[in-house]
Amino acid sequence: MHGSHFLQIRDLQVSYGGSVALRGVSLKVPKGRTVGIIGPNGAGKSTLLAAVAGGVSVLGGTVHFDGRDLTGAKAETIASWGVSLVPEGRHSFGSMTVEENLLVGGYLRYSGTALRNAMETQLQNFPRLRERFRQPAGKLSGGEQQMLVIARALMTQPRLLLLDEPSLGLAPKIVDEVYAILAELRSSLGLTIIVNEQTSRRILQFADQVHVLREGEFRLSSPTSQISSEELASAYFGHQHGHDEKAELI
Ligand SMILES: Nc1ncnc2c1ncn2[C@@H]1O[C@H](COP(=O)(O)OP(=O)(O)OP(=O)(O)O)[C@@H](O)[C@H]1O
Repeated sequence: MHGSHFLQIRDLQVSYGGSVALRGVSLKVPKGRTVGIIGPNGAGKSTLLAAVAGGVSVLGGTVHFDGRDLTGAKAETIASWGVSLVPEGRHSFGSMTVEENLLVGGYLRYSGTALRNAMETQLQNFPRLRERFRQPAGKLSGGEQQMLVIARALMTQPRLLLLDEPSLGLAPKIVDEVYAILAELRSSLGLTIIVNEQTSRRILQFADQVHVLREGEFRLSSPTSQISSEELASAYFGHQHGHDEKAELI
């Protein structure tokens, strides 16, 4: 184990061809904590989560989780070690039903009754999915699809949940609902969470720690309780920002 940290990312570097997406990002996350990462479009947020989950290859640096070296491991292996990624864009299998989507999420880990029980747990967590159980995922509302991909990710009973912009394109009321469920699950399951968002409001309410990522580097790292909106905006924009820009961020 590296120190007492559940997740430890050291000097992580990723590039796509010649274009650098992460320029040496380090992060320590104790068990049960929630870390929020905010940053503009293209900052590298998705790349960071993908690098932890084994979805992109790493140019430099290391990722350790719960005593294991994840660096360079395959995505399926990392998933089997308790890490689950909910990618941006709510990619459910649109022509498959809610039931089938959940079964796909769990079948590598469970079969038979255990698989059904895991699904039942998710239907209790997300009652709206029970109402939609036999419908194709593609017919669900955006909020329901977001719930479905989170439920699917939870089918493997991860200990580390990586959420990529769960609020993207959803109405504020639905986002409230999604975050309320996440907050409940986090405490009942003792989940450790990293969540990306483009704006700060949800993160400041939901996370213990916030990191501002811009152009592949953390520009600010702080407990959410100690951060000022001015500091946040400066780190996020990296230049003099207008009142309107800041209002959108906060
Ligand atoms: N598959 C890819 N091939 C080439 N370049 C990529 C690829 N994925 C991301 N990039 C580039 O890497 C940088 C970081 O992208 P990334 O998607 O990680 O940012 P992000 O902060 O998640 O942005 P968004 O909010 O748009 O999701 C960007 O410059 C992006 O264009």
